[in-house]
Amino acid sequence: MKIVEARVIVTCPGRNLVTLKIVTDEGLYGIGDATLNGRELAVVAYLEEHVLPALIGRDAHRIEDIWQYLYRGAYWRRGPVTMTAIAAVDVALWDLKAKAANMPLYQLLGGKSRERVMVYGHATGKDIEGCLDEVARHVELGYKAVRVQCGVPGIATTYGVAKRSGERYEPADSDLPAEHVWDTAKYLNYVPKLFAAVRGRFGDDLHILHDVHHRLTPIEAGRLGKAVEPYNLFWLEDCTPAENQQSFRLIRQHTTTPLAVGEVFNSIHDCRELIQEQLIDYIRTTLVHAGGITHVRRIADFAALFQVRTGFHGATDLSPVCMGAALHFDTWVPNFGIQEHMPHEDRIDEVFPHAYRFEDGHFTPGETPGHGVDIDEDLARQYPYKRASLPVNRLEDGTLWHW
Ligand SMILES: O=C(O)[C@@H](O)[C@@H](O)[C@H](O)[C@H](O)CO
Ligand SMILES: [Mg+2]
Repeated sequence: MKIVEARVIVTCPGRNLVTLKIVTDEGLYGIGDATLNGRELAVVAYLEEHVLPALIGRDAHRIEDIWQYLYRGAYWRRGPVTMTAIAAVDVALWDLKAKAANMPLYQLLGGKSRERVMVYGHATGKDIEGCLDEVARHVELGYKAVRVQCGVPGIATTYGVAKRSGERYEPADSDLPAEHVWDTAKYLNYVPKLFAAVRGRFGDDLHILHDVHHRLTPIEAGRLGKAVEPYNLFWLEDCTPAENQQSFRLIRQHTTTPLAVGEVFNSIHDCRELIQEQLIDYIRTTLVHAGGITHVRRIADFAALFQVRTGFHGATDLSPVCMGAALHFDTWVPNFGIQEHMPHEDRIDEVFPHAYRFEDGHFTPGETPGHGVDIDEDLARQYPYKRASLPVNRLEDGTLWHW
């Protein structure tokens, strides 16, 4: 099955999404997500200049060899742009192979390890009451797990909270980076009140998750983890920047609150110590940014040796193509933990028709051959790219901080 064409489709139905389509001489095609929020055209250039011309004529069935060619052959290995480009090719080839075998992708990976995939939704509010109302809406929809984020008095803009109540949260909201102001002390003093309020209204069984979004130092993260132990969180996410994997040793010394990290990782080397030393409980590294199924399967298998479970990133800046492939992976992977799901807006679902379905707090990936997601190229063309950047954060004294 020879690759005869490979092209990138950039579309912006409410937000920028980048898709790679690989077509074979047998008329089959596969698609992969190549979206890197705020750096979309960097991945497009990497693919169009350095990857796609080298794919033409290759055997689409040779997924591993193509992966090794693109990884080792790059010389300048790793990094989010390179690994997102490799991921797009990889997922498209897995989609193709499953279509050629006329089976849903999860079958090709090894079959079902579970009947359905538990997901968590995002409950946000400008204040605690607003967040509680959103939690109630998610519980009504059947969610068993909800991530809770709310505004913090004295901080104008905080992570995860839409500008106006009821609006969809989209962080890449300006041409060049918006500048937000952050105050750790105000956040640390306030956020435990949010979890107390959620437990008070919804009881002990609802899984509560929270994303710190890289903003604490290790000892502050240890302090927060200890402070929220009475609320039995499912996980505390990105509690400190994880380039220094050893910093999690300090956090682990102070708290038993489960830790999740990894949505910004793009290779197994970003999380090797975290997993091997059991410094985390969930690895969030996902298909679109970490080299696709071929590489993330290695990460998941390595994590299983240390009882670390998967908890894939699933924000709306990952396209339905990534979501579809992730749900097949989640259906197969033995050490599954949970899957993040932020619903895409209707325009995006129209551009990307898909087989996955939500029911009672869980997803099923569908039985369509491949990952079950397609792209309507005519519709995609109606939404031209528009640059959008993620914000930056500064402390009140102007120090550039982690967003
Ligand atoms: O856990 C999450 O979903 C967040 O960390 C993301 O929404 C993240 O802010 C975006 O993916 C950045 O593009
Ligand atoms: Mg996150």
